This record gives sequence, C-alpha cells and structure tokens, in this order.
Amino acid sequence: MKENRGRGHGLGLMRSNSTGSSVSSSGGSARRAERVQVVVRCRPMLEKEITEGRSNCVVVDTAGSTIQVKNLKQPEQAPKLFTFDRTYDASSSQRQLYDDVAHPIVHSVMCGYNGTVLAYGQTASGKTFTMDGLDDPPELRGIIPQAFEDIFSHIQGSQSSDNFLVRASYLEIHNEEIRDLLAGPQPMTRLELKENVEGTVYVKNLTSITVQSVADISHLLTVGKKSRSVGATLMNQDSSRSHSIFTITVEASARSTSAGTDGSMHIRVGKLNLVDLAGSERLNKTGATGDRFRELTNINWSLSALGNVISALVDGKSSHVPYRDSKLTRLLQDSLGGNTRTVMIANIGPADYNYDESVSTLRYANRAKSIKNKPRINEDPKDAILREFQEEIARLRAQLQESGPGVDERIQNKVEPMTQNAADRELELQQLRAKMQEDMEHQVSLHKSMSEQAMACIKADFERKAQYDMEALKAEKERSDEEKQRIAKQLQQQLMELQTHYQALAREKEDRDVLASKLRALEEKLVHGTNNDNEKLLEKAKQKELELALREQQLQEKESMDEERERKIAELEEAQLMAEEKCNTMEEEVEMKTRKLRKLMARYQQSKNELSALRTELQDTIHEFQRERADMFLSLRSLDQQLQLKNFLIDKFIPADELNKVMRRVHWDEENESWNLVQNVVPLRSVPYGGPTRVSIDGFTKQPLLRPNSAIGRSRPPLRQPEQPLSQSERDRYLVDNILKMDLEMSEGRNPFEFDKTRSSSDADVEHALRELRADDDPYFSGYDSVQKQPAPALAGARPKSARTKHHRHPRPHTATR
Ligand SMILES: Nc1ncnc2c1ncn2[C@@H]1O[C@H](COP(=O)(O)OP(=O)(O)OP(=O)(O)O)[C@@H](O)[C@H]1O
Repeated sequence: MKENRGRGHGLGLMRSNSTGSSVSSSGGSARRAERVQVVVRCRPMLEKEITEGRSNCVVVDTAGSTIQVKNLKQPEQAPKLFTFDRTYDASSSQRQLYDDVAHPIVHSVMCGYNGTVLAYGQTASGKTFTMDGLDDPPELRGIIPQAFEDIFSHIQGSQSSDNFLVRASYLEIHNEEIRDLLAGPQPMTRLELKENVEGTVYVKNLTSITVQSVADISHLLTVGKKSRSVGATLMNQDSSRSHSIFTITVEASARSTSAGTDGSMHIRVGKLNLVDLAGSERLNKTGATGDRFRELTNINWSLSALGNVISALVDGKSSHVPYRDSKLTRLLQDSLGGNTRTVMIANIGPADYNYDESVSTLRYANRAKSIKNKPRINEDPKDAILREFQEEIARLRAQLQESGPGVDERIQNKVEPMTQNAADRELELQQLRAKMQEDMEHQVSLHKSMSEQAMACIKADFERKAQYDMEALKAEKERSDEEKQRIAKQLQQQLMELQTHYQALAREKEDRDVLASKLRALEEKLVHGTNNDNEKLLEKAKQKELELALREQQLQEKESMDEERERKIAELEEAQLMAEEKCNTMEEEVEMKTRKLRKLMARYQQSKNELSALRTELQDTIHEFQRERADMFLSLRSLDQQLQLKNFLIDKFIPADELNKVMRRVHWDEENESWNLVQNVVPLRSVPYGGPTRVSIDGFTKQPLLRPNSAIGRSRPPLRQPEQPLSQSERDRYLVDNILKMDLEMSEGRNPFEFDKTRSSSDADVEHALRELRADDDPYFSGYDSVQKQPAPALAGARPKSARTKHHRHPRPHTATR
C-alpha cells in the first residue's frame, strides 16, 4: 500500500485532486439522463423486539417490488403501499443484494463511470449491516467488502496489457465536521471542503492510499472503522453517529479496440462512493442530552438538508438546489442530480413501534426515485495519476537503458587490458632469460671436445662474450628495471584511475539501483490483468458471472412469460368486447351497457379510493411535518437555553467595551463557514463629524462604522447596533407568532418557506430573531456560525441562500447595550 497524501477528493464524476480540477470527458459516452435507482430492504425482527412482543407491520412483495406498511394502532386505515425498483424482505441475503444492486454500479465504475451506493434509514434499520456487514461468516459480508473482491476480480480478468491504479479514501462527517478516517494515529483533523472554478467540490488534504489487493483495501476499511464515531442509542448499541463515505478510485489504461479507433492507449477513471448515512431519530423519542443531543441535531439537520435537495431536484420548478446547506449534500452533489450512477438503499425495520419512521423513510425514498442523473465515462482526464505513473516509468526505463552496459561489465573491461599488459612484459623477460641460458648451454656442449689452447681461447672469447653479454644483460636489466618501474608507475596510475573510475561507476550503479527501485515501486503500485495472488478471485468472478447470467436469463424468461400472459389476457378481453359489440338484440345491448356501467362504477370507486388515499397521505404528511416541527422546536428551545447561558456569561463577565471591540472585528468567512477575528482597524483620513481618527470595520457589513447624519435640529441617531435585546418572552412570542403565521399561510395555500423580497423589515426581524435563537454551544463566537447551520422548525433547509446571507448581516440585538 502506498500513501498519497495531499490529493483532493471529490465525490461524483468531476474527479478532483489537490487543485480540484475536473476531468475532461473527451471521448466519453453521450450523456443520457438516468434515474436514481431506489431499493428497499426490510430487516428481520431484532431479538429485543421479539422479547418485547412487537408486531410486524410490514409486508414485502419481492416479486412485485412493492412494500406495504400497516398502522396497527388504526386498523381501519388502509395500509400504505409503495413501489420501488426492487424490494428485499428479511430473508434476502447479502449476496443477493450485492448482485442485484451494487454489482452493476461496480461494473460501471470499472468502465470509467462514477457510482454511488447510499444506505439511508432510521437508526438500527440495518444500514451498516447492509454496507459493511459482518466479517464472519463470509456470507454476511456487506456491500463494501464484496465490492473490493469484485473490483480485483475484474482487474484479474482483464487483459494483461491493461494497467490499473486503485486508490481508497475514507471519511466521516461528524457534527458537520469532515474527519479523515485514514489519517493514522495522529489526531484527526477537521478537513475543509473546497470548490474549484468549475464548481467541483473536493476535500482538501484527504488521505488517499494506493492499494494492490483485496487484503490491502480490506485493511484500510478495518483501520478506518476503528476511528468511526459510534455510540449507544436506545435502539442500537453500536449506532453510527456520523455519515461515512468510503471512496474507491479506479484508474484503468487500456488500448482502444473498437472500430474506427486508432488503437492508442486510453485512461478511464471511475469513482465508487459507498455511503453509510447516520440513522435518523426523533429527538423527543430518544431523550438525548449533551453530546448525543448535539450529534442528533446535526444528523437530523443534514438528513433534512438531504431531503430538501431531493425535493428541489424532483420539483422541476425549483431553480435552486440547496446543496450548500450541509457538508453531506455538498459532498453528494454529483451523486444526486449530477453525473454519477446512483443507487439508494432505504432500510427499514418491521416492528410496529417504528411505523412512523418506516413510512417517513419510504416517502423519502419514494421522492428520490424521480431524481435524474447524467452519468458519463471519464475518459483521458488531464490529471489522471496513472498517466503520471506511466510517464515516469517510461522515463526511468529510458534512463536505465541510456546508461549502457552493466557497471560490473564495464569495470571488467577496464581492468583486463591493464593486467594483460603487465603479464605480457613479465613473460617477455622470462623468455629472454630462458633463451640466454639455452645459448650458454649450447656453447658449452659444442666446445667440450676441443684442445686446451683452443679451449682457453674459446674460454677467453666466451668470457669476453659473457662479459659483453653480462653488460648487455645488465644494461638490459637496468632498462628492464626502469621499464618495470615505469610499468609499476603506470600500473599505480592506472590503479588510481581505476579506483576513481570504479567509484564513479559505483555511484552510477547506486543511481541505477535507485532508479530501478523507483521503477519497481511505481510498477508495484499498478495492478495488472494477471496477478497470481488473485487467481482464486478470477475463478470466483467467472462463477459469479455465470450465476448472474443464469439469473438474468431466468428473469428474462419470467418477464417474457408475464408479457405473454398479459398479451393473451388483453386479446381475450378484446375478443370479448368485440363479441359484445356484435350482439344486436336489445337484451344483449342492455346487458352490455350494464356491464359497461359496472366497469365505470368500479373505475369511479377506484378513483374515489385513490382520492381518499391521497387525502390520508396529505394528512399523514401534515402530521409528519407537525412532528418534525415539534422536534425542531424542542431543539430550538434547548439551543436557546444554551444561547441564554452564553449571553448571561457575556453580560456578567465581559465588559461592554471589550465586547464591542471584538464585535467590530469579527467577520464571517464564507468559504470556511466560520467566524474569524480580523485586525481591520484602518485609519480614517477625514471624518466629517470630527470623530475618532481610527474607524472599525463592521463584522457584518464589512463597512467602516460611521454614525448616520442627523436631521437639522435633532440629535444624531444612535449607531445601527444599539437595538434592544430580546427578552425570553419576546423570543418565545416571535417563535409562536411565526409558527402561527406559517400555519395561516399554509392554510391559504401559500408557501411559507419561500423568501419574499417584498416582506417588511419586521418580517426580516422575526426571521433574524429566529436565527438568533438557533445558536448552539460552540465556543465563544462560533455561536454565530451555528446561526447558519441550525435548522429552524419551519425554515429547515427550505430557506433560500439569498435570504440567509441577506438577513444574516444584522448584528445581534443584545450586543448594543453593552
Ligand atoms: N438484514 C439483516 N439481517 C440480520 N440482522 C440485521 C439485518 N439488518 C440489520 N441487522 C441487525 O440489526 C442491528 C442494527 O443494524 P445496524 O447497526 O446495521 O443499523 P444501522 O441502521 O446502521 O443503525 P445506526 O444508524 O444506528 O448506525 C444489528 O445488530 C444488525 O446485525
């Protein structure tokens, strides 16, 4: 596994890196609108529910893809019926769900599309079971681990010339903060969301790790899960208190083989987002306090923001989609209404005491069915990391080739001629000595038989000659010694040269080794079509493909049989009608008309039923809205209490002057969505009323604070800040008035959530006061931050952005008196 820090991370098709640049889609397939697929899974009764004697209120028809929920408290009410793309009951297996729902998405990702699998539902409804599952036995593994195997089986089954680069990242959104789950042992940082010029959202500095096998990526999941925020709730001992997103990016390079293409290499980048949302829970049902309360408020807030995004997307009329209302919706921007293939799994429980939550989940999911995305293949993105790797590998290979034959060989070539030279000279000398010896022996044997005089003569002659030879030899020896010294010197010099050369070569060898290891490291990062480790996977993949094909065939057969049956029924009905029309006797006509009348009556009855169902639906929606409103009101009250405490502390412990100074220096950072202190105290050159020589910047308007002009004969009006603080009773009155007003607007058929530019300033003040009440317990000034984040009961998520920024620029009323 290789770590790759600093790379950005964006969800959806617009792949982003640290610069957040988006991919080009040249050569990508034509963009066609595609509906978000929605399936529902109902888990079995939990042991606790069985012990408590809960009844089952859910009926799942897997063949008809419908689901019915019956309100056991009101048996006279007709059950609520919903139809989805597929439905799964308690007996559905993890494998079946994966094959039907996630496999097609993973397959698309391998072809260069972006895909998202998203689990939604009430707490303890089985989201984590569906996404992660259990490690043991293997049949209980969820979508995420099965996707790992699927991806690597796909790689295994592809051409050996194809290269793949697989990277993974894992994050969670907890209390509206993004945390890196793969950041290692160091404390998890609050990561920032960034947006590039094309509007692509990405997470800055999110850890992205290159993996080569199923074991590598499974290890990341295990490590990341350990860092996830979990806690016990009334319904679930191991409840996920955050939204988590596991992202796998697959970059694949392959040669284009289709007709009309040039057979060149292409890179496709697919991104798979596996999202396990935190479970929704009613505040008043849980009785959560402290941290749990804060967590729950944030969870409900972001889920309600997600709901608003879904509503805006399916509304058709709405031009603004409030993606910016929460971090979750910003990260899922491309998965909902963007260019990603998305499937949503709505999880519900069967027990009657969860009737309201189950119906609410199904409604939420029902709305999501109408979202349209436009997926396309990401082909040849400019910033594909695989391309960078391939280019680097080619460069390293060329560099290695350029450096010629091997270093060892070259050292050998250099040493050999030198040693050869010295050896030759030694041999020559030996040969010379041997020759002289031989000559001497020859002369001695030749003259052994001669007279003494002759012998003496010869001896003298020989001695002379010997003398001469000796001298010659001596001279030769001296010459040879000189030569030897010269050679030795030469050898010494050559040895030194050799050493220098050897050192240079050793350095070169080291460089080559570094290059080679770099090359190896880069090559290791890539996964190729044939990887022996994964042979078993290939087998499995083939088997799976066969099973899938078989299932598909069975489904097709079933569908064609159904079609045939329907066709025959239609034919029979038509024939019957024709026959009926042919009958011309009065009696037959009457009979026919009666039948027609009956049919019409049945239709009328059906429409009547539908109408009453719609009415009930409307009532349910209103009840649900009221429940949500009560919940939100509860949360507002609690937040208000915290705000009052904070105000109380400020009033009692912070001098008014100091507070004013600070207030003039705070400003809202739009990008990081936080309040900051600035040192913007600028000198004022000319102040008309002879006021101070320095002027402060208003934290809200970012304008210098000047007092307004006075009318002639009147005293100058006070600064804009000095408004009276709201008392508790006034705050409550604002809330109640506003809620009553909204009820009235709703009953008159108007949309109370729509921001009306023509509203009077008092309306704006009411809205402002409501926001004021929504401050949370962030330290010190971050209370202002939460003014933007916390939902009001009636305004939750439906508040248009312009309204938010417009009204928010008012200072807090209570600051004026200090
Ligand atoms: N299809 C299923 N078959 C068997 N057990 C299931 C199934 N779905 C869920 N469970 C069990 O139900 C319990 C709750 O499931 P899980 O933790 O997945 O819920 P959750 O929706 O993720 O909850 P939360 O939102 O609180 O995290 C677990 O004990 C889990 O094993």
